[in-house]
Amino acid sequence: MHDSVIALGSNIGDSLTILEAAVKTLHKVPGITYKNISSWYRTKAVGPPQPDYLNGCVNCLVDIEPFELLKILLETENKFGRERKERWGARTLDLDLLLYDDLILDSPTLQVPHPRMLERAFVMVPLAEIVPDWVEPISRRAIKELVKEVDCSGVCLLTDN
Ligand SMILES: Nc1ncnc2c1ncn2[C@@H]1O[C@H](COP(=O)(O)O)[C@@H](O)[C@H]1O
Ligand SMILES: Nc1nc2c(c(=O)[nH]1)N=C(COP(=O)(O)OP(=O)(O)O)CN2
Repeated sequence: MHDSVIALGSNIGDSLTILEAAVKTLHKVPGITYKNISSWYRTKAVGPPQPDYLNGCVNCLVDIEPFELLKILLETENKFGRERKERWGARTLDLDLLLYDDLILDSPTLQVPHPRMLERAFVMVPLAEIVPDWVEPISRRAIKELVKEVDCSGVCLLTDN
């Protein structure tokens, strides 16, 4: 079993309903067992002008290798009507693999830890809520320390989990 964290985001449609349905969908995948689910946060969009996002993340034990897990995440995004237009553009559902044990992977199709997570408050705030003591393997620093270096002003708690 491998310890992993998946980030979820949505800013098109009924985002809360979409995110909760995505959590249920992933929960049904054989080989994924949830350990903890973060609260949902309303977050200012990073990138081109677009509506606010709802963001959160889940910590799970997975009996699935990283590339297979990525395939499952991309298929789940498609199931929820994800369209790929502009980079960092609005989307019904975004699923990113943030962390996978202490794996460091830099392949053309998959980078772990997610390469931009440390600079993103919409990732770091929910991440620090559920795995504060996880040591990010590149910086070798705990998430609860790394989150202090991010401007969290655009992140607002929506629902407690
Ligand atoms: N860690 C990753 N999680 C999800 N997707 C990843 C990761 N590393 C590389 N990718 C590639 O990014 C695109 C999906 O982009 P999004 O706009 O985040 O959906 C996908 O094709 C992965 O190969
Ligand atoms: N607040 C907020 N802003 C965002 C969000 C998000 O979830 N929340 N996702 C984005 C999409 O980034 P994308 O997945 O296209 O790019 P990446 O490969 O850099 O993660 C772009 N901007």
